[in-house]
Amino acid sequence: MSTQTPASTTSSGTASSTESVIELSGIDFGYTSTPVVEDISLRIDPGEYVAVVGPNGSGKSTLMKLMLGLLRPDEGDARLFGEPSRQFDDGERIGYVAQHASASKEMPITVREVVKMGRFPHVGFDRLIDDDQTVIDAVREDPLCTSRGALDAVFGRLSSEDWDIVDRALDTVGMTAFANRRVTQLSGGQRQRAFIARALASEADLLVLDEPTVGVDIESVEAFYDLLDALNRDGITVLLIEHDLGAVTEHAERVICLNREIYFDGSASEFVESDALARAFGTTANLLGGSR
Ligand SMILES: Nc1ncnc2c1ncn2[C@@H]1O[C@H](COP(=O)(O)OP(=O)(O)OP(=O)(O)O)[C@@H](O)[C@H]1O
Repeated sequence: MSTQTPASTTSSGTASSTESVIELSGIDFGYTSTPVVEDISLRIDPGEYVAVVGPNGSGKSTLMKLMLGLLRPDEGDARLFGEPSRQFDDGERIGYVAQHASASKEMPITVREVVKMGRFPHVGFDRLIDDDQTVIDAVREDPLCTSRGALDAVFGRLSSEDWDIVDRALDTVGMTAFANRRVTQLSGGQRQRAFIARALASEADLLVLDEPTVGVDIESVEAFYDLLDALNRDGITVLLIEHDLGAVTEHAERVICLNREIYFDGSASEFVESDALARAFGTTANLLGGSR
């Protein structure tokens, strides 16, 4: 099983002395005694645009959770921005956009409110202390701010600078016109843009997206990838799990092909030329129709 890029180099093959965004060394993990990922070593540097591909059940989401410190490896070391991933607590540096991004169905929350949530880590408890007992009580009772009262309490603490950042994030993703619309009334593509805007408002350095365009119509998918390309050009590191291999090879610079082990780690163009696809997916995969 050969990988194309050694763990200590970037996709372009040059050694890097910058702080890595993600670094995995010798990672093994299984939910049971059966290994789900094995002997994974890789490094992702600031500004990279990396896609993780692989068949269903190949361990992509598990690998992402290990990278983000949501799972503890059985063996090996996982680091986020140079710190052990399990101890990393600088959450605003990471923007996460899940598959089928959704907001609480019970809550009539608007796009602007979703984006404002990106400012929560920046509001910080120090801005609440000794000031307004109602706010402190609301957040203490409902730390995740799922109730209207808690949300309003925290929103009330945002500064005009926070508001400007929210407006800029909405503008960047082209959602200003939808700012006051409830997220439950958006198309899949619009909803994903709202969640990207939330990540931008939190001033994330790393954007992690887990199959973000599932269920999104074709034109919106194109526009969505154009947005990701633009954000990456602006310096945001993009880590994408994607089943649409055509989109991956068109947009990502680096492809990591996984099926329990890493079958390929290198540039998108080398991936297209390699036999990794057939080895990892079997013969049914092709770059035009996606993997499923
Ligand atoms: N919480 C869990 N407990 C036990 N097994 C799990 C759990 N989550 C995933 N698995 C198993 O681990 C393996 C890898 O799953 P994972 O979700 O990481 O794959 P994936 O490549 O993201 O799949 P897909 O493309 O279908 O989303 C699968 O066999 C899956 O059934």
